[in-house]
Amino acid sequence: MDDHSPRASSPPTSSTGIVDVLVPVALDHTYSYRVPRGVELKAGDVVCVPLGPREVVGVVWAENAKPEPRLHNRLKDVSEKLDVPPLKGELRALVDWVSNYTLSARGMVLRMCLRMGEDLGPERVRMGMRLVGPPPQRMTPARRRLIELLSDGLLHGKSEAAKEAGVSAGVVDGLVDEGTLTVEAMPKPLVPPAPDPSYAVPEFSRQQRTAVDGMRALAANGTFHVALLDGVTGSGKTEVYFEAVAETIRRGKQSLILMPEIALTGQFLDRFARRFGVRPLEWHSELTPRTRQRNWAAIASGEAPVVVGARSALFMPYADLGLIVVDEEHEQAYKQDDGAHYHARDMAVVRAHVAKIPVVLASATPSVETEVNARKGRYQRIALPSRFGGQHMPHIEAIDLRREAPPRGRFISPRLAEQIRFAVERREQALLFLNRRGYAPLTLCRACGHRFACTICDAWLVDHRFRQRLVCHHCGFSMPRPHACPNCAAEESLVAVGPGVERLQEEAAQLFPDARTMVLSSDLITSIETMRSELNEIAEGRVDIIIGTQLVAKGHHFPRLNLVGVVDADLGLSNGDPRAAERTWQLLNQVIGRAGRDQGRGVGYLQTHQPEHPVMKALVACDREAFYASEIEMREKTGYPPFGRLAGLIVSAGDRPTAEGFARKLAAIAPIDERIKVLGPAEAPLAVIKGRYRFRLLVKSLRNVDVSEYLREWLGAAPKTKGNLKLEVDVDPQSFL
Ligand SMILES: Nc1ncnc2c1ncn2[C@@H]1O[C@H](COP(=O)(O)OP(=O)(O)OP(=O)(O)O)[C@@H](O)[C@H]1O
Ligand SMILES: [Zn+2]
Repeated sequence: MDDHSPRASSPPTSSTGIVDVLVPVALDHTYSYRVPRGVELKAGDVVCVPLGPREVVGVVWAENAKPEPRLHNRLKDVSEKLDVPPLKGELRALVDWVSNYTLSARGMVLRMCLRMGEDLGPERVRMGMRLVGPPPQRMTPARRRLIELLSDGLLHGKSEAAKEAGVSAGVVDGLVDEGTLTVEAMPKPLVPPAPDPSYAVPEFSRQQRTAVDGMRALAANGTFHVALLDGVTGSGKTEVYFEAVAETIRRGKQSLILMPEIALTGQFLDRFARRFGVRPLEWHSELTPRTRQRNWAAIASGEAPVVVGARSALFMPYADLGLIVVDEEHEQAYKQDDGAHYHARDMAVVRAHVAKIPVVLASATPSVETEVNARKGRYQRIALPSRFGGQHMPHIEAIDLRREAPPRGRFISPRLAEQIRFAVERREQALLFLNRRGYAPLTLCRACGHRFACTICDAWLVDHRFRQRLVCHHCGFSMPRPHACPNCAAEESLVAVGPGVERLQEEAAQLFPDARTMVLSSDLITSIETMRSELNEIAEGRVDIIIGTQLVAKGHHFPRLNLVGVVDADLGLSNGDPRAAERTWQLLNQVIGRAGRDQGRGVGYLQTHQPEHPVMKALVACDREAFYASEIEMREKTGYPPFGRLAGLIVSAGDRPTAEGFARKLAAIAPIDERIKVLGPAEAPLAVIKGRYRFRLLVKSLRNVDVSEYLREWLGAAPKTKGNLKLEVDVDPQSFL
């Protein structure tokens, strides 16, 4: 990873006055610029440079660059050095590393580090008003309302107070003219106080204390080290890794906590505040431009001791990063699949390595990759094998749908229905889990058999009753649900086939008319705020039956939830994904792990057609070892990760022959290497998305092969993609669709 580092070993000759600047566009190489007189630039400095007709923000990648002499006098000048801290060597090394490994353009990787937003200018001073003088000569109802609101003599935000009193700006101005009110600048919002590592240290159980010692030691050592915090659901992993964060704060360094789904972290932020006295700084894509700019600056200056963020937070320019925690490290959401294809968990380990700092991977269901690393001793395992507070792990039963089928057109089996009824009578909560958004995954005409499919994707349209539309989950296309069949014109002939969460809610409402139900599904979230308030309602016990997709499986703590019913446990097993068993095992463990966390015993019911499947058997027996042992053996035998390596190539084009032709050409010129197999091309399982035809190639190699290098050599010799032909490279793919 040192290939691109600044050429520090070159003799310290007098500055040539030229620097190489990496710009955030889809290019690997840097451009040379002249340094204007009076400006001093060194590697890492953030600069503005002309690029074609535009000015862009870039980063000095190397000083004393030696461009071709012929080009020398055609070079343009750096326009300006920005007044922000330079990008440290460790972050530049990470950019180089990620680009080299994933084959993403270096400029595009850099772009993720520069998301400070456009310059929004100096922050506007907010004005406030205060009651200072006698009442006005002439009193009106509007004036009275405003004076009453300000009668506490404090400074109120001008526009907020006017709005609250329901008065216009004219009313305010009038009262200022008469000397009743003054208008003054509001004080700037204070920098929030720093988290206090000793604010509220919990009492740890004996088991937790051992893990806490491990966490503190790793943070205190402060060198590169990977620990797997391997604790069952409800064991207190969060409380335990907070001690590593506390130790890092004490050492005056920054901590980054990565979360798979930042929208779901409301409970987490409150928990952090209970432990450290204040909320941490957030970094994710939903921040307003102003907050983004402010947070970027706070991260870069070191004013933010703790950052909680989505995967993109990994690319922030921390002033002094001392620890990374990857919560729920097994989550697929850490893989980014548009633009640069990278896995944030893996890149977190890379960043920790480059920065020489510790990293904690936390999970109740570690990925097979991480589990193998722990077994081989490459990662330290810090275990929490039982729940906190003496709570038992949930008891799990399979319901064999071949024998205990639900009534026709229904999806909840009689046994599960009965158990839900008992739970609701006991005033406990029940969760019905089904990983399918919408009302029904397919709509067909009873008269002619017509099925509603997307016009530009190879996918059925999903019925969404709340929105009254049929929707494509791949491109977002939607249409109103028609009254008559567009194919045979029959009326009232359309039937919904199969369940989605909305349909389950309908069934639950019929079965349990007095229970309060709530559906949680990503398509029903209008904002992070509404999501957080709905989750609070559940946590406070204002819902009896929760019906949800995987959104509810992740990390929540609902004290009154004791029963989880998995409506279709087989759903994830049949999709041809090499990780199908692992994903199913993780997801079902996580979702059932929401049960019985606080009081009483949790139970999970798995509705399945294949109770004899190894995953179902391991779940029912609570036999984690059996699952990992069989899965690891299978991967070893077949050479799948982590015992071999994979890379996907996805070729797509506006028509089928172009895509297929190019994919075949690629396969034909693949360099021969006996350690590597190139499979395909084959039509992708999702053969058409947004009108683009897709073909896939899969590269499968032995573990010690540098797949990135192989791909670079191969693709370097491939014809250029022209027109609407597109080639995507996905090293370590998570999705095979
Ligand atoms: N030492 C402790 N003192 C007080 N409360 C604790 C302690 N440890 C854990 N808890 C509480 O126990 C509950 C479960 O802990 P936590 O959510 O951290 O578990 P987890 O291991 O992260 O579970 P999951 O993997 O299911 O998310 C939380 O409400 C937490 O506040
Ligand atoms: Zn579509």
